[in-house]
Amino acid sequence: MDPARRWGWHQLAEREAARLVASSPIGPGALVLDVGAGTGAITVPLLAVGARVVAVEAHPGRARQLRDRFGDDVVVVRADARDLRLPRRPYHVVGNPPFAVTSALLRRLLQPGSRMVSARVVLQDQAARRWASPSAPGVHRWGRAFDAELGRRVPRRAFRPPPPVDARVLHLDRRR
Ligand SMILES: C[S@@+](CC[C@H](N)C(=O)[O-])C[C@H]1O[C@@H](n2cnc3c(N)ncnc32)[C@H](O)[C@@H]1O
Repeated sequence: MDPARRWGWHQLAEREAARLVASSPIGPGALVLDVGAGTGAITVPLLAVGARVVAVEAHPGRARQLRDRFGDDVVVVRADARDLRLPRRPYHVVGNPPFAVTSALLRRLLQPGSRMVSARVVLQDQAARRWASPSAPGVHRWGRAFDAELGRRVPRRAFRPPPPVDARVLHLDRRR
């Protein structure tokens, strides 16, 4: 398999990354996990709104680039998003992880005891529709605590290289 496919490398355009962050309820000082941070396309607008960013990236070279690029402004964690240790205090998630990782990641974020407040995650369109539907995986466990809604469609041309399928943002918000 070519390395880009193996790592699910589809970099988000600056404008789409800014829109993704603007769709979230994050404000100054909020703790945010940028999952599958790549080289920082989403990290930049997160810092611009004053978030405290933890950039999670499994690829060793990209984790290094993130440290070089952001220095002390960002905590870079080289880890697999599927078995990430989650914060014990309230946190948000904004990310464009590889499509192959999203189901395992969402199950983890929605597990009982999670302190997640909100998530804006780019998914394969079909997967986003499934997670926002009444038959979403595990909804009988998390459905009382979180609302799941479909967000904006992200056109293939917003990624470099473009993915083979359409993408869409899934919104998850803890109920008040
Ligand atoms: C679709 S790219 C997104 C990069 C960046 N966030 C952006 O939007 O431009 C997905 C990123 O997730 C990383 N990645 C792949 N598998 C991962 C995993 N299991 N855990 C965490 N990151 C992973 C890849 O190396 C890649 O940088």
